[in-house]
Amino acid sequence: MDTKIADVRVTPILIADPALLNVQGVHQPYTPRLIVEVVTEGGLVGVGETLGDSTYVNIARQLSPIVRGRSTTESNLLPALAAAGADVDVDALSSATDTAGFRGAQTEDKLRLSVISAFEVAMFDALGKATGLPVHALLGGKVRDSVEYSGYLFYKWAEHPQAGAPGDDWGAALDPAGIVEQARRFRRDCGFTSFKLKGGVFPPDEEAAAVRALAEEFPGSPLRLDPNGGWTVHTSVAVARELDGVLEYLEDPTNGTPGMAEVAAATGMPLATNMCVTRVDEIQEAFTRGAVQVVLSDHHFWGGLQRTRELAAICGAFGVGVSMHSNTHLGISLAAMTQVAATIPHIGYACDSHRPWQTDDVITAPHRFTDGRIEVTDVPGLGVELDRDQLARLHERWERMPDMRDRDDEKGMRLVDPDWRPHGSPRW
Ligand SMILES: O=C([O-])C(=O)C[C@H](O)[C@@H](O)C(=O)[O-]
Ligand SMILES: [Mg+2]
Repeated sequence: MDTKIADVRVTPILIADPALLNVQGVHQPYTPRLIVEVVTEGGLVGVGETLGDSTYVNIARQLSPIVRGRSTTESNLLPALAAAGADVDVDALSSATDTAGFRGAQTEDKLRLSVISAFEVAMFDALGKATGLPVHALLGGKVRDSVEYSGYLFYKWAEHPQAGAPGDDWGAALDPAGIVEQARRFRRDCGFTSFKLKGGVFPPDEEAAAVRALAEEFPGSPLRLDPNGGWTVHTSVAVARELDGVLEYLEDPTNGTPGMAEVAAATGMPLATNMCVTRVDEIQEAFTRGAVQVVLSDHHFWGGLQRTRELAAICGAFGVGVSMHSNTHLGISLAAMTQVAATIPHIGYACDSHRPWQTDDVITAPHRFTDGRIEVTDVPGLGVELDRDQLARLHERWERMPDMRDRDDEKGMRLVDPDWRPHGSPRW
């Protein structure tokens, strides 16, 4: 079988992103992503995608020669190969919350796992092509034919503050009416029936009013609110009580397991997280203290599709729900998310995806959401084909714009508000 890896290509790119607001600031006009290709001796190409800030690119460039010569059947070796051969620039590590993904403090391990995830997905894609099997079959087979996603609502500016930044046709959304309008368009264009609002931008009572407006407009639709740890325990408890029966779950209202445990104990509101369960060694405390009821897995963070399944199994054993986190991504990652989600029986919530906000892609046939769902393909591998012209175009943009190569949501905000500072502690 054609499984030996003859070549590995890593291509950093910049993709356009609207002026979406979050607790840290505003998305840059362009977000870095990294595309990994593994090429077998017989010329099969497997693709993977992950975060593309410089630290990830540096690790991927070190890992590539180590993976060359190995087999696409050996993805379980990736963590050991990366630990032995791919150094992390420790000066680049920040103890602050990771800007590009809100997953607690950055660590060497987390950075390596994010790079490994793209190699693992690319290896599964190539292995699927070699065996004639879809990736879901390599993971044990699908238990559903389509995966449901939620409409990911953001407060946003009509345009970026940087001169010459690309525009979009969404307009501004800065109040409940704007958020409802955004959700209407998502419902019309993609058929989403669940909605998540990215909060932590305006005072909590304004964000609660937006959630209430959504509930009125879309009765019975599951709704979530995620201020990325921007609130105190006191505020979190107050909002949880106010939105009791309105929200399906409240996501990371406050930062850290002890605070989340307090909020959970004081309210009946289910709490979800992608911020306080970010590593295997954080699971036990969070689960035994009852701090979280839903974990948002993310194959980019946890080290790939196998580890996503392992995380889901642990959640299942503790009776904790599972769904999926997302930040800015393209179609390769959407295909990978869909393939793995299709294999996890107890994903009981619509998964997050930023994909509808992106106008760029590197695959020849970008996905379309129908009834809020993506079909699980049965063709060999991930079921996507790389568009080399688009890859070259987006890489050329990366070459041209060194100041966009590391995502920094605070930087954009400071163009508008020079006093804007990182929020190490809760804003409200
Ligand atoms: O669920 C989350 O916390 C996220 O989606 C984090 C993302 O990075 C999002 O907040 C963003 O990109 O602004
Ligand atoms: Mg979140």
